[in-house]
Amino acid sequence: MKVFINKRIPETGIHKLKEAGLEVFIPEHENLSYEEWLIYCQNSDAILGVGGEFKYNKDFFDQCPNIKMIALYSVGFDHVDIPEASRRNIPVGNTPDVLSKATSDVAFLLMQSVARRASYNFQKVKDGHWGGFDPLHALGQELYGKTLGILGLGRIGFEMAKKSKNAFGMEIIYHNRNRNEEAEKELNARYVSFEELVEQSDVLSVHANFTPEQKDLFNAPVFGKMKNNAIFINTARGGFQNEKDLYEALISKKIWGAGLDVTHPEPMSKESPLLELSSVCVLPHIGSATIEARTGMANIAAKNIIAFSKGEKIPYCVNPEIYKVN
Ligand SMILES: NC(=O)c1ccc[n+]([C@@H]2O[C@H](COP(=O)([O-])OP(=O)(O)OC[C@H]3O[C@@H](n4cnc5c(N)ncnc54)[C@H](O)[C@@H]3O)[C@@H](O)[C@H]2O)c1
Ligand SMILES: O=C(O)[C@H](O)CO
Repeated sequence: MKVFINKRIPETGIHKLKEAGLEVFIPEHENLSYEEWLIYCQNSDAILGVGGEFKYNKDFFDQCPNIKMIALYSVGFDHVDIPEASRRNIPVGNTPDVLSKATSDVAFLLMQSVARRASYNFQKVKDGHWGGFDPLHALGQELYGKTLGILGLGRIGFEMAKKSKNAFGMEIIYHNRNRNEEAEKELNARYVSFEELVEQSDVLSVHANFTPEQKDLFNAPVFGKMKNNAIFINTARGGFQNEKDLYEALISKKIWGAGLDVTHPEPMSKESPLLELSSVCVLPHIGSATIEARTGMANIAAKNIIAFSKGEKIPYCVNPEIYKVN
């Protein structure tokens, strides 16, 4: 079986695939054009897909009839047309759990960075504008006892809620597709409607999986209902926020600040007006960027492919209902 990996991943994953007797292709240069990427895919049986820039949609599947399975190097699968893959009996694997701690760490980091205006203050030091002690300048806000609202209390949202409860005694409210009984019991988390989440959160952190109908869910009317001291955090997908509306909400002080690990598009343009605001902290999609998480992701992606090559059910499948074991 020929496996195409579009970007180098931790060696452990590549080693496992080779050890299992699979032929592995990794391009010499990694920033492939869409056309180059497609040619590799057309000549492969399976793809270990890194990054979300190219879409696995009907057009892709039509042009790559040899592809029999996709092992994503991510937990998010919003760049894959799952019903289309399912229709063709192509299993799609992802990498859950191993990155939940790392990604929630970044949400927690952003929450504190925005509350204490870390990126603004760091820039001041770098620019040589440290200045003297000023009792009224660059004041942040404390998070103790504040309300953290989580949109999407799944694996990563739960880790974020746990950390915030333990560190700052934050009250946890959440909105999710389903009730999360574990979080209600362990963290005293309270289920609320989306409107209540927006209106009651001091910090609103997005951890939901993105779907096209949720594009710009956070727009002017929604930012307008948030508290004036509210901090908006997004480590899920950039499509959730309308960045023009977010900018307006920040400059008109409808909300206090924003911390983003994900933007739309990615990479964010260095001309983005959001980058000029002292109330904003932007990171370049580094949620899972730890040695531990990335190694775990490589192992899971390899496991998915190896299981498939043996005709077994892949262990982390996002379309399990269609996948028939050979
Ligand atoms: N920044 C990063 O590097 C990074 C890293 C990992 C994951 N992510 C993103 O985080 C997302 C979450 O990962 P996870 O493992 O926690 O997924 P998960 O499936 O465990 O949790 C997501 C939860 O969101 C809920 N949900 C989705 N849309 C909703 C909505 N509109 N309202 C209420 N609830 C909604 C789902 O029911 C689910 O419980 C991924 O899909 C991915 O996009 C980003
Ligand atoms: O969905 C994911 O896993 C991230 O965005 C990449 O780590």
